[in-house]
Amino acid sequence: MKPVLMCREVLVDFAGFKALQGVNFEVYPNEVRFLIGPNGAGKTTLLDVICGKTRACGGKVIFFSHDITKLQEYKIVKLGISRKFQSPAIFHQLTVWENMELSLKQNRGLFAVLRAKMSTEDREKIVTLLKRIHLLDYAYQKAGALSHGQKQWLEIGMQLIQEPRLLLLDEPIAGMSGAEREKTGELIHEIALDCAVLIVEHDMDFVRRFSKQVTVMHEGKVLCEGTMEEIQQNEKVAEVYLGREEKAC
Ligand SMILES: Nc1ncnc2c1ncn2[C@@H]1O[C@H](COP(=O)(O)OP(=O)(O)OP(=O)(O)O)[C@@H](O)[C@H]1O
Repeated sequence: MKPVLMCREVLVDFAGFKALQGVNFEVYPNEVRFLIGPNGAGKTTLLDVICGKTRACGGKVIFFSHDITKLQEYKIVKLGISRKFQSPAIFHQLTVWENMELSLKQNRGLFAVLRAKMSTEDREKIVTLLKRIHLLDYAYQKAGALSHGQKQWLEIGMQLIQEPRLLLLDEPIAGMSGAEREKTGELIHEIALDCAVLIVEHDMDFVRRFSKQVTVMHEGKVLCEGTMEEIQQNEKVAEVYLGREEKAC
């Protein structure tokens, strides 16, 4: 199977500090891939490189057959990579529906979008996604009134409406209740039926519960990959990461 995303020897240098030191890494179609590692390992920097926010000074990032290493962020989005940051970027004064509508027609102005008539197809698309993110009953509620978890889901919905082929998530369950975490884990696997998902996550219980393949980063490199069971057996991982976590518990 051909990978959706392929990183080859990716290097990032922040004024002499080598945040990524030759990352090699692949994500496959319909995969939910977790990226874990201690603080400062380079996980966020890697997501930043993939979405074009940070420039690699060496190596290549290939998305399907496109070399996206030097592409501008908006071009990477157009090719089908969506990034959701940790804090939700939604319009609090608009309703859930309006937020979705705005994302659907991102290249048009706010008032043009809200005044324009929607096609039946677009309406159906929003309804289907709102069902999926558990927000159909909240469609006409102001986004600012949603719970923290619901705001996160809304932003995920706003990314999905653009039909990405790779969704990047940065600690999606931070600040969520137990029930919201569970629903988010299930949602991520539903999303993966249509697009690959790459998730940076610190919550090991969540990773254990919802992961298949996990990539461990350490000091700007991939330390190892495998199932959570496999990487838990890995001595290097225990030393740099899991050991510390287990001890801390
Ligand atoms: N813009 C920047 N300028 C200089 N150093 C940076 C910059 N961004 C990140 N770094 C450094 O690069 C290293 C990797 O940071 P990064 O945020 O990618 O790690 P991380 O694995 O995501 O950590 P965490 O889990 O704490 O978010 C860290 O030492 C960080 O301080």
